[in-house]
Amino acid sequence: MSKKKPLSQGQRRRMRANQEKRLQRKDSGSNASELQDSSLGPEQLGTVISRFGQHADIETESGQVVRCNMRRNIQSLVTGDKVVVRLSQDTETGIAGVVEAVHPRHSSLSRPDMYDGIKIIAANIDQILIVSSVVPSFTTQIIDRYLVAAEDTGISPIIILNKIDLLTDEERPEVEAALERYKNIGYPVYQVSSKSGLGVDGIKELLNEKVSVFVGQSGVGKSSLINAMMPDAELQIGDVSENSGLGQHTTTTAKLLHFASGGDLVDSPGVREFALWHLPAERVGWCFIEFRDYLGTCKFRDCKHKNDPGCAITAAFNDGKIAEDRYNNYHKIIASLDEQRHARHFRASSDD
Ligand SMILES: Nc1nc2c(ncn2[C@@H]2O[C@H](COP(=O)(O)OP(=O)(O)OP(=O)(O)O)[C@@H](O)[C@H]2O)c(=O)[nH]1
Ligand SMILES: [Zn+2]
Repeated sequence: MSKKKPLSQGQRRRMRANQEKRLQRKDSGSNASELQDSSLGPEQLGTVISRFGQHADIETESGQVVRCNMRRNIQSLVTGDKVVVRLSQDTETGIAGVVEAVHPRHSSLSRPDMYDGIKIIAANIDQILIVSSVVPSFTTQIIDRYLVAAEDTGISPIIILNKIDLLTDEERPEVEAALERYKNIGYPVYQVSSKSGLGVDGIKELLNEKVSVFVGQSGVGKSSLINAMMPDAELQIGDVSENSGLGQHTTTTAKLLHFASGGDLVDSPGVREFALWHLPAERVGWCFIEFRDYLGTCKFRDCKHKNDPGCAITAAFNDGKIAEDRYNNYHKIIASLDEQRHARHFRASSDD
């Protein structure tokens, strides 16, 4: 979190361009709440803790959190973004800094948006912790859906099975076998109980020096796990009230929080609802990581990887190189995405 990275040439160039634009804007009337440039301190590195409307809470490298305005040429700013910020001594407005520029993101988490198609909700996430549990029921189909969604972002997924205190001897062999299959294709797997505390230290270690998000179905124990490691998380997340000029309203913007034992958490209802929305079939296939060796080698370009002649994926499955469960889940995901597409198409046509 606190390692200072020097600005790259590109970042410096962008900052200079921004500054030039700012100078040109000088006479065109400035935002009333914008701070006077003369009262601003030197540029420094900051991290977006949360963003709401035209403001953002920025944490500086010294750990100070400052409410900032944004330069108008900043197109997109989300929780987790690394920024160039200048602080002010003038706190009369309650705004104590200006975000000058945004560093390029190494990853981003997005969700579909009614207006823009896709909305980015957080940036620079290092790992996605997919939480599943044995109660209400353990299902690999849901884990695979989250794995596909995670692979699509390029952010490393980690599988966590929670509530192992409730795992019965009867269920154990099947569950262990399923987890073993994930380990075999390269995914890290952890078993924990946020209730008994079993395995929680292992998760703490995993989070250290990383920016993580927890995703998973309702009731699997995301909150319980987070609380086991960050007892005041619920309090910290809260709702952010904002006075936008259109009246007071609350937003549940993603928020970046620090684990006492090291590492950061980005959390919000939107982040937790991270899911597989819609992807073309080819992309879903690529997101099944053990399929990658075979993709592109099927006889037909539009191969459905089912009973198609010359299908390399089905051949790999028949040879035992692709697990049956994964092969079946792939087809279930494709079928469900097709259904969603049809439903959307139907809704769109009936709106005409
Ligand atoms: N036995 C047992 N129960 C647990 C464990 N972890 C969580 N629970 C219980 O499971 C229920 C759901 O836990 P939550 O932490 O609210 O689950 P969540 O994933 O945050 O759910 P949403 O907020 O709906 O997304 C609660 O009643 C918890 O007490 C565990 O390790 N063992
Ligand atoms: Zn095929």
